[in-house]
Amino acid sequence: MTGEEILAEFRDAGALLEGHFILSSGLHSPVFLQKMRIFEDPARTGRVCGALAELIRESFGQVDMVVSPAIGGIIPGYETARGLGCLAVFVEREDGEFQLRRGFEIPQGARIVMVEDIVTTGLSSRECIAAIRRHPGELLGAACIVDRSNGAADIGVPLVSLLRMDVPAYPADQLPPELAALPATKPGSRAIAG
Ligand SMILES: O=P(O)(O)OC[C@H]1O[C@H](OP(=O)(O)OP(=O)(O)O)[C@H](O)[C@@H]1O
Ligand SMILES: O=C(O)c1cc(=O)[nH]c(=O)[nH]1
Ligand SMILES: [Mg+2]
Repeated sequence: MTGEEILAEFRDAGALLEGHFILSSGLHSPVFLQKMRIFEDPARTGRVCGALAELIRESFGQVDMVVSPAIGGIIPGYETARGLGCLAVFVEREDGEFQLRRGFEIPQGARIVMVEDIVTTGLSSRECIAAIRRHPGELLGAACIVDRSNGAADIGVPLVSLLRMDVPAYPADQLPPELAALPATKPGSRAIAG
């Protein structure tokens, strides 16, 4: 799928939102990709994650396991693993830190790709990768559906994406007046002050 086709999936799903959003990183943005509107439709999720699996195969070769950060990464991680024919596990926050729980294991030598839904600053990806690195296994790289950093986020491993976007995001004390005038909502699951 081309980047335009991925963007069309977000548009058609009602997942491309405009307003005033507080992102996971604490940055404020006039644009939010509500990925769960994609994931509510298994057929759409299958198309998008099938394309992500193809990109991962081309980029990293054979993969044994996908590891994703909860909550947003769980469904695309699982569906991408279906396309790759491999296992899918996820890390989730315990005392604020991503951990592998629920009896999930990463075997020695397993070829792993980290799968995220959206990358903005890369903070969640870096935290997920830190959790993966506490286990044996070979981390080949990372993949996401949309890279809102337009390729700028450094997560310490190669990152591939189906769509790169250049979307504005501002620190809370540097909001443009038209954004500051709108009430802010915080759609994600990370607890941040303010
Ligand atoms: O690159 P970053 O600046 O970290 O932003 C992207 C992250 O933000 C969202 O997760 P969020 O923490 O909002 O929670 P969710 O996965 O439960 O939606 C999204 O799922 C990514 O994990
Ligand atoms: O940076 C984020 O938190 C973020 C941005 C976005 O567009 N969608 C999302 O789910 N999270
Ligand atoms: Mg997330």
